[in-house]
Order: sequence, then C-alpha cells, then structure tokens
Amino acid sequence: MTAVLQLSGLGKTYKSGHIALSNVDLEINKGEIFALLGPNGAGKTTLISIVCGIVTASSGTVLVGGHDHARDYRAARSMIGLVPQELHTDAFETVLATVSFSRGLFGKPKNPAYIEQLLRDLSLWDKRNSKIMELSGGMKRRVMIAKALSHEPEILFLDEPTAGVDVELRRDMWAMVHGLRERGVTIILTTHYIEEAEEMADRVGVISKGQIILVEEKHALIKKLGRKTLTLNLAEPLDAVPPELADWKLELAGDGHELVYEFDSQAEATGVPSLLRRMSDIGVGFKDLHTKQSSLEDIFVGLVREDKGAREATA
Ligand SMILES: Nc1ncnc2c1ncn2[C@@H]1O[C@H](COP(=O)(O)OP(=O)(O)OP(=O)(O)O)[C@@H](O)[C@H]1O
Repeated sequence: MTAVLQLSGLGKTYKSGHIALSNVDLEINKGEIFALLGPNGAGKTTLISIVCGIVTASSGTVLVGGHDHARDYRAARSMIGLVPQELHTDAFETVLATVSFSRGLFGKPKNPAYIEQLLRDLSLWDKRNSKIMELSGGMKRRVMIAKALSHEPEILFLDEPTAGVDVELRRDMWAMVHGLRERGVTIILTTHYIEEAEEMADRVGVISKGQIILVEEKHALIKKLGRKTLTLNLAEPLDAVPPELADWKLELAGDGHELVYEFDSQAEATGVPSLLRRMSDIGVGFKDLHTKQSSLEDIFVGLVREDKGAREATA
C-alpha cells in the first residue's frame, strides 16, 4: 500500500501554551477513506489545519505524496482539498466565479468543462450565477465542497462535513465521497456521527488530548474490541441475580424482567451455552433472547473513557 500522507512527530503548542497535538505519527494510504474520531477539543481540526497550511506545526514533518510540506509547500498543498467546518466564502461573488477562482489559486489551467460537471454533480449548476450571500446554508456548504474539489485534489479533507446539514445533502455528500474514492481520491474525514464512520470508513483513527491512541482497520477493530450482549427476557421477574449464576457477570434489567450478559464474542468459550444450561437446571426460564454486537460508537466511547482514566491515574 502506498502512503499518500505521512505525518511524523507532529506537535502543536498554541501561543496560549495549550498543547493541541503531541508527537503524532500517522500514515494515510492512497485511495482509502480514513475517519479521524475524537471528542471535542481532541486536536482533529488542528491536525487538518496543519496539513492544509492554515496552522504552523511546532514540530514534526508532513509529507504529501512524497512532497515535504516545509520545503515544497505549493506542490504538497495543491494535492489537497479541504472542506472546512466553518463556512467562509466571498459573499458578493457568484458561485461560478468563486469556484473557478479557487482552481486558479492552485495554479491549475482553466477547465470550464470540469467546473461545469462539478457544479452539476453538486446540484449547483442552476445557481452558478447567484451570489453566495443569496444561497441557503446547505447550498453554501455545497459551494465549499465545489471549491475544495475545484483543483482536482488527490486528498480530500472533510472536517465535520455533515454537522447540521439536511438529509438530502448528507446523502449527496456520501454518494460523492464514494464516487471520489472510486476515482482513487483519498478521503480523510472527522465526524461526530460515529455511525457514519462505521458505514463509510476503511480505517479509523482515534485521537484524544492531542495524541493518536489507536489506528485500525474498521472491521478488525469491531472484531477485536467488540463485545456482545445477550439479553434474556425472563418468564418470571427476579428480585436479584440468583447466586447459582454468580460465575457469569450478569445484570438484572427491565425491572427484573431481563438478564443481561456481556461476553467476548471472539473468545473460544463465550459462556453462553453453559449459562443457558445452568438457568434451565435451576428453573429460571426465559421467553425470548437476543444478542447485540457493540457498535463502533460503543468502542469509541469506551476507548476515550479508558484513555482519560489512564491519564488521570498517572497524573
Ligand atoms: N488558536 C488557538 N489558540 C489556542 N488554543 C487553541 C486554538 N485553536 C484550538 N485550540 C485548542 O486546541 C485544542 C484542540 O482544538 P481542535 O479545534 O483541534 O479540536 P477538535 O478535535 O477539532 O475539536 P472539535 O471536535 O470541537 O472541533 C482545543 O483545546 C482548543 O481549545
């Protein structure tokens, strides 16, 4: 696999003294969709802003397609498109002028056919002669995407792309992301909607307090850290977990109508058959049962909580 973006030892300390990133090493493969997850203030925007040349790193190196960001900034930056979290466009310009101008900024020759197709794909063609300030919030966001793609970047950063957007735009956005990936574009996104990352991403990175605490292929992560819960709907409610079932970590839920057993679905012995046998032996019957695999969201919340706990313990 070819790395299209390589970050090594990246650090950022803001003037305030706040350490937003600390010794970040990260490699992004060509053509993948990489989701960078982290709680508020973890450093996601800072990381993206460094790669996109908006914020200067305090330490470390960034290589984009082999171009050293510090020595060969123009070549590195022209490979990148950024859809930022906040909308900022020139309010008095038209859509077509803004998007065409963006392409020019990266030194790319004019390509009206490409710009037209881009605006059509983003349902902006009919609005091409409208001033940005006349557009709705959703349309402005589409313009931001068109600007980011105007110079045909090989890497696209999407910082919280679907925060506050309507269902239609969200659907169009993901269709576009898939289309871009098929064309070999690498996509790095941050999102608070973890189910989106679960659906879209090939790999997931988790950042917490400025440090990357995990990078993993999504399916492997879910398999490795995923826990399953078995919920048994009891025939008769219980007041407490019977002592005969103390070998299994069980919780009573639903006002005593449910027994919940959390187990490691990868383990050789899950403990489920023996639990069911023991319940039958002691006469605890159940009407129904269902299992649930923990989602990426459950895993993420657990990881960040663990990381916070570990840091507090060492503080
Ligand atoms: N210009 C700045 N000066 C000082 N501190 C800053 C500056 N920009 C960001 N920070 C701080 O750096 C930390 C990381 O911020 P960043 O915006 O990168 O986080 P984030 O992971 O993108 O968060 P969110 O999910 O809320 O967007 C935060 O504590 C933030 O307050």
